[in-house]
Amino acid sequence: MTIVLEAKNVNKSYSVGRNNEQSVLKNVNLQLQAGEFVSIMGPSGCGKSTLLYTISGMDKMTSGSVAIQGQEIGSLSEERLAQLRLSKMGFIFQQSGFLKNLSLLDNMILPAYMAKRESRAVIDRRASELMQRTGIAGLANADKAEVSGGQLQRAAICRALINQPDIVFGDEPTGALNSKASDEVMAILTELNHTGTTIMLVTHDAKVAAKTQRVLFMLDGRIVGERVLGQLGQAELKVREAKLSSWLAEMGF
Ligand SMILES: Nc1ncnc2c1ncn2[C@@H]1O[C@H](COP(=O)(O)OP(=O)(O)OP(=O)(O)O)[C@@H](O)[C@H]1O
Repeated sequence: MTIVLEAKNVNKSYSVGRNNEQSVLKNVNLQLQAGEFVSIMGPSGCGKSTLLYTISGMDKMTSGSVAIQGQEIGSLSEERLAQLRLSKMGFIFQQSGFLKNLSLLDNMILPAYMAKRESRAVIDRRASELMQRTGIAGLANADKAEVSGGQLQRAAICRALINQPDIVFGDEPTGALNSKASDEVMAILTELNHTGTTIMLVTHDAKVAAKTQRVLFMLDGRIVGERVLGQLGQAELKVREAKLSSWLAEMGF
């Protein structure tokens, strides 16, 4: 097994007021193996999003270390870290964050422009393949206000994949979707994982987490439990969900 991400003793505090610090992540340790599909659950405010942003280098940790494919992110300049994020990682958020005056296509290829590695033709071809794969071919020129939440989230997946990342992070990627659209987005992410992409997502939804291979449970800035579910076979989804829900109840969720 290859470790793609290793976090050691990660702490994160925010300044509150003039002299106060709020400790949000407390000595978090975790490893992500290549090809894993992991979810993070836990009560609101326990630090799930902060963990995701800190270990992906979007936000700075207060202390500790994070290595992505063996590279310590704390030792990188802002510019090299930005390049690492652009080339190795994709991000999907609860709200797409797409810009209003750009088409879906222009929004989804922005990270490829920023990475400055490929020609427009190559980028457009990949965008077109991704739109096919996620079932939104034909929406390239649409505005975000003209499409459904599920379609917009598929476009957000295309944006996350435009630079062919090794790791995809999702912060409640299905949080704003109805159950059908949520299932469809999870089917796309599961298929993506089957092609080798490592995925880590934050979710409140046991049905979503039941489709991942390993669930981490956070409480008050710490990972306090882990449930390994293994590979997903459709027939056992209900059983996985029931087992996960009873474990979560034991954990006090
Ligand atoms: N930029 C910030 N400045 C100060 N405090 C912050 C900041 N971001 C998050 N926090 C605080 O850190 C704690 C953890 O927030 P975080 O968003 O990581 O929790 P979460 O588990 O993802 O919550 P939710 O499930 O509600 O999204 C909260 O108390 C929050 O108020």
